[in-house]
Amino acid sequence: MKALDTFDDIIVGAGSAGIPLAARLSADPTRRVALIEAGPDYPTPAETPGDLLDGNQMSLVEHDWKFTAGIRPDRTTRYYQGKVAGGASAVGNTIALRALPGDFDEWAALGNTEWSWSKVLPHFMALENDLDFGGEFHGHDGPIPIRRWRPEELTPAQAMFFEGCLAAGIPLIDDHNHPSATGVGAAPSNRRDVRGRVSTASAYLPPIRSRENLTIIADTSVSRLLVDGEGVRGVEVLSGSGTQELRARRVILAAGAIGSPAIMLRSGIGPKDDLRRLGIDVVRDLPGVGAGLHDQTRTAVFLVPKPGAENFGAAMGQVVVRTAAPSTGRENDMYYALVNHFDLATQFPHMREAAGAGRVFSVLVVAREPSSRGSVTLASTDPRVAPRIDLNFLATERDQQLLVDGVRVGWELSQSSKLRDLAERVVVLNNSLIDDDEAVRDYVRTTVDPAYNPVGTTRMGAADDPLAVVDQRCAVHGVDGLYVSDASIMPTMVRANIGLTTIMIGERVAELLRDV
Ligand SMILES: Cc1cc2nc3c(=O)[nH]c(=O)nc-3n(C[C@H](O)[C@H](O)[C@H](O)COP(=O)(O)OP(=O)(O)OC[C@H]3O[C@@H](n4cnc5c(N)ncnc54)[C@H](O)[C@@H]3O)c2cc1C
Repeated sequence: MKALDTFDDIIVGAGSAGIPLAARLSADPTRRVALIEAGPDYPTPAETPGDLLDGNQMSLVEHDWKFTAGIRPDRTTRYYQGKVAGGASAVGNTIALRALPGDFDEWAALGNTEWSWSKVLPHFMALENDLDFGGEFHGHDGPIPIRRWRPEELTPAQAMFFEGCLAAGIPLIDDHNHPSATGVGAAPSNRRDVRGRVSTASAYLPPIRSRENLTIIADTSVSRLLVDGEGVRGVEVLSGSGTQELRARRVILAAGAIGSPAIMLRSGIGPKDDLRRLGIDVVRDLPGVGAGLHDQTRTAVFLVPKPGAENFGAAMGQVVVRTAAPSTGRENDMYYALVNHFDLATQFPHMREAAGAGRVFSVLVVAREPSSRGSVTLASTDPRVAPRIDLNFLATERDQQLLVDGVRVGWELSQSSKLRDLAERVVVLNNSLIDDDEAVRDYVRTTVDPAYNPVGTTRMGAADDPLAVVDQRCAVHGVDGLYVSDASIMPTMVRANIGLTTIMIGERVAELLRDV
């Protein structure tokens, strides 16, 4: 590691939010910025492994934290989180959907007025180069290219799903990232072409790697914060060469909704009783650290393809539906998508036996705003031990109903004659089971899985909100020199996959901190 150990800003985590933040802050040549990443950093496409280049598969094995999460009291699941420069954006499914204006106006109504739709829209525009749409809502100068699937690029299953949705009366959407979009249309995707994934690492870093005031420190994990009587003064890191201290005027955690609270807890910032139980000295009693973990619930109608009807090399999702749940009527709080292939070795592994097949295609069903909340807590003070993640899914009747109704909608969408004709069989579900309330509830309980959109574990809010961890400028309440900028600050869930919103957070926090 370089001897350069004093910085203006240390950013912990080169992920979806950390990289844009580092890029914007280091644009000021007088500011010395360090970007620390636990996983590897691949500077050029030639050095980047195939699993990260290929946008048609998620990278769930090679660049992953290997976390496990409790779903329900009787069931755990693998909980994927990218461990590489680019974070989740480097391993994910390339669905690049914006959240709704109303999501941000809710954040503002909770006292976070710096995050209203009118304040965040310029950052959504600044991060993108929309290859299909312009006008008052889209940008063309940003690092992340966004394109939508053309009709001729859809697999037969996707085209049939699309047709079936239109026949079912779902409105056609050209641009799912228009603020009022609701209906069915081609998914916007963070790609330049049909195959390659564009991550924050591959989009933002190439033009700025040569900046002398930016130091990227990869393969190095932050174990805890250095805190003195005045506040946070730097970080302790673990790398192949052992433990080291790096000092800074300001530390910004961008380690994600699992990583950021874990670092704070190990540093004595969190619920005091939990910290004392682990023998950690309390620096600041903040009950919201790790509390309020919120992810979206998902299940699916799984179909085993007929021989010859597989689309295993194609993109996972191409056509998506955003609509209201029957029980809420709330704009876009449900999401359906035709997934060309799930590898049951890594996704929904509990369905493998029932499927009697290694891979399936599916109508995916996602509830965007379940009410159940979970938590991230420490299992040990040892930074090498994974935190305890409890998703606490389906804890309310409301959440069960969202997926019960969702499975029935997914079933209907899977039964258009052409799509159904591609399948040898549907896994578990059939015409009589789908009408049986208790059987569908049972199906939901046994199949529910996370959508890998965790937020809310260091949530933003005013100092008088007992569970708020950061203020609306993302400064940690009562801890000088410490900020958070990643998905964990979201005060409420958004009605979209969270990737684009998290990149926007990196951009927005850079602006809020530029003159601080
Ligand atoms: C498999 C998968 C697929 C997804 N697909 C999509 C999709 O298609 N569309 C979409 O919108 N969203 C998707 N998401 C969700 C979404 O992209 C992310 O959850 C979100 O972008 C999180 O951003 P973040 O910056 O908070 O965290 P991350 O992007 O996860 O970044 C955190 C970074 O911090 C690093 N880090 C953590 N702890 C430490 C430490 N102690 N020291 C140093 N570094 C550390 C991590 O290695 C990581 O690189 C997906 C998520 C996953 C896991």
